[in-house]
Amino acid sequence: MILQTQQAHPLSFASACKPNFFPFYHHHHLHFNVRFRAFSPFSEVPIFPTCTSKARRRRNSNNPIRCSSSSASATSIPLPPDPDKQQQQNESQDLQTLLKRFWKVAAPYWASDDKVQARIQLAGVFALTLATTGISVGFNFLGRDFYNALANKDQEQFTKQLLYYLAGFAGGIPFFVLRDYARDTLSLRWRSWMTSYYMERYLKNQTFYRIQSQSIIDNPDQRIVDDLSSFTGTALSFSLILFNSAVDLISFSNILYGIYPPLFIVLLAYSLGGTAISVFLGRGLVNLNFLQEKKEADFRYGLVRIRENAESIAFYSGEKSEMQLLLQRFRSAFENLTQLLISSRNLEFFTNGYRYLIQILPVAVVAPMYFSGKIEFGVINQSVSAFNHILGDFSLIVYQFQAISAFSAVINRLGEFDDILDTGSGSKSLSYTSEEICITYKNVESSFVLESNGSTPPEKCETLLEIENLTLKTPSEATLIRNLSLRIKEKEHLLIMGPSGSGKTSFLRALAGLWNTGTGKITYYMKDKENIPTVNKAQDPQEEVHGKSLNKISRTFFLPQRPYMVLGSLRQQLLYPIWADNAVLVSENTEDKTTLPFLMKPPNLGTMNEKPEMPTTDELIKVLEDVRLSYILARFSLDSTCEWSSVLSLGEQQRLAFARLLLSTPQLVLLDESTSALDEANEAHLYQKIEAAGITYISIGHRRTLRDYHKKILRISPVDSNNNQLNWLVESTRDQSSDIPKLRL
Ligand SMILES: Nc1ncnc2c1ncn2[C@@H]1O[C@H](COP(=O)(O)OP(=O)(O)OP(=O)(O)O)[C@@H](O)[C@H]1O
Repeated sequence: MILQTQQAHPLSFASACKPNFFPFYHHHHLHFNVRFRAFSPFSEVPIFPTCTSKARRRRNSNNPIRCSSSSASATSIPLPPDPDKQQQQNESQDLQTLLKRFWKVAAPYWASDDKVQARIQLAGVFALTLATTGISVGFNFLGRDFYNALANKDQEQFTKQLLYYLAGFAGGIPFFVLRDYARDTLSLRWRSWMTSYYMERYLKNQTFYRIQSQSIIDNPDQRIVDDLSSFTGTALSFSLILFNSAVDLISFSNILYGIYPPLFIVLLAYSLGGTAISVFLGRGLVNLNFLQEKKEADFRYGLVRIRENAESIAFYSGEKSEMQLLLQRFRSAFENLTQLLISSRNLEFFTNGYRYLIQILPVAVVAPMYFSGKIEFGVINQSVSAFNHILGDFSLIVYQFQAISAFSAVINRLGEFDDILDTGSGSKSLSYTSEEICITYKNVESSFVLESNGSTPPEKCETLLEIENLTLKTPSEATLIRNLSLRIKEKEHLLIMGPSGSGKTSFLRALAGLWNTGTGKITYYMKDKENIPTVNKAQDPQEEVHGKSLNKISRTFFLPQRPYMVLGSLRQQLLYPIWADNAVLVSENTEDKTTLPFLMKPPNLGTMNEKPEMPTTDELIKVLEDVRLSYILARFSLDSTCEWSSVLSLGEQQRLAFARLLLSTPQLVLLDESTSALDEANEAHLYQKIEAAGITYISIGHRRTLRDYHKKILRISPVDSNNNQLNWLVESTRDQSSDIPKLRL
């Protein structure tokens, strides 16, 4: 529409209105982008070419399902608001907060390791922008002479001007193209850095787990993928707009003032009035854009869940209810989009009118001078062009209002995420209360001797784990275990039993440092100094390291009931997680890595100082034989890639998890019903294998046969809130003459 206007008007050759800069502008209706991108490259404002046409908002999100507000209310950290409530809060969110958030998100890159390169490139982009503005001014004068020659019917002069124009195109185009290219590469560089920076903080200290399990914010993946991309592209384009507008204003003000000073007054009144009206008409767009982001991500996540749980849904024949749920999510996105379109339409009524009027307004003002012979015909074109330039500079808000509102939503989403990541990676983790379970890692020599108790003679043994006065609570502060004290020595395998919901898995979560709600102390005695994580390593060589998360100690493993199957080859499954990065190198072309030149170094997330040597292919095959899984090699090679959680049965996946375990031989392993899908013979075989490998294990399980492979049983019963009695009991499996539990269960 605008394009037609621009082209239809003979005077508007070098005076296109401001096109849209924002790469994500109206992701929900791309035609807007196309429309704005149709301008001549000689419109003075850079157009963002790469991101605009991309179908944005491909959400492959891992959307936490928002659950009870009760858990959220029990927390002491300032949780970010629910996005639905955000709507009201955004109303009151002032510009200052937005600018602060923008600065907090944008600043780190420009002070990072890459700052020198980045700043040089930014200077280059600004220089090219300056050059393109100069070229636009040149075209403004060329346009005047061109139309003068035409009006005077001076053919010789006309041909000359035509040639000038052609030469101007040939010389000018490279500047416009290079400016866009330089800006886009800088934006890509910035995005690469930001993506690594956010991913590092997201994965550090198990922040991803806390965000997910506590439903802290929606769709973190969307924020990392889409919002960061929008942010870098738009922030860069917008700073260029501002810069460009300032230069433009200076260059064209002279021209316009030289032609007719009253035009200035008209221009000022027009642009100020226009800005005020568009702010009024578009005031709801920020919130609508914010919600649109969330709703589309929710819808996409619904589809992802169907893919992930295809078999279960098919078994249940749950298509109908899935359809309902999906439609519900889509409807929600659709309704919001409808609102968004209505608001946009209202704004467009105004902005389009505003743009149309520009075509005739300056002509109307200067025409009397032309009629009285004071100015030539070409000057009319020149004044229209200069008027448009300056008005464009003054009317940034009018032209970009929808884009600015969408950008504000992105800033809010990223600012919110950034705050959460700061809390998660800071000294205080995303914990709920001031009370926390304390985990300590101690380094001991192999000959370390602990006295079992004061009265008996010292017993020569190696303690692996000591639990003192542990009171474990759920995040919503319900007590699960009261005042537990327990010591686990090497090879003193422990079986945890208790009714469903009594807190068995939660106890393992506490041991793994994933949950720290409650009180008490957990101490790990690490045999090998090298296995203490570098991140938390104490300066004091004496030994003690305080930390929160067990998986930093790679010598301790956790095997859930449904093993985690990584995306990748069979080899990668086996080498996960210790040699996961080596496995990628083995099975992928390393040259691929160079296609991300700006990516910062992979962050140190606290792996072991030194990895054990990577197992050979023969060792991998041997370990598959050990877990009785070698027959799958007839179907798959070690390097075949599949959706492993679909092609392997649960029992096979559990055996694969044991193969991982045997390869990395940790000191201690936590097994959460990790043989539940196996027959008793296979279960016995696997327990014998890990026992023979010298691994100490703590298992959760309901089967009676499990007692044969354990030395002690920890029985947990549900907490009785009416009394303060202990709800646990430790007994030896040898004492188990009958099945009658000694504890009231
Ligand atoms: N994120 C959470 N927030 C609040 N409560 C939770 C959370 N996760 C689990 N719970 C609650 O903690 C209790 C203990 O759960 P847990 O998974 O430890 O039980 P369990 O003994 O392992 O049960 P099962 O034998 O059925 O696996 C349950 O009542 C559960 O509802």
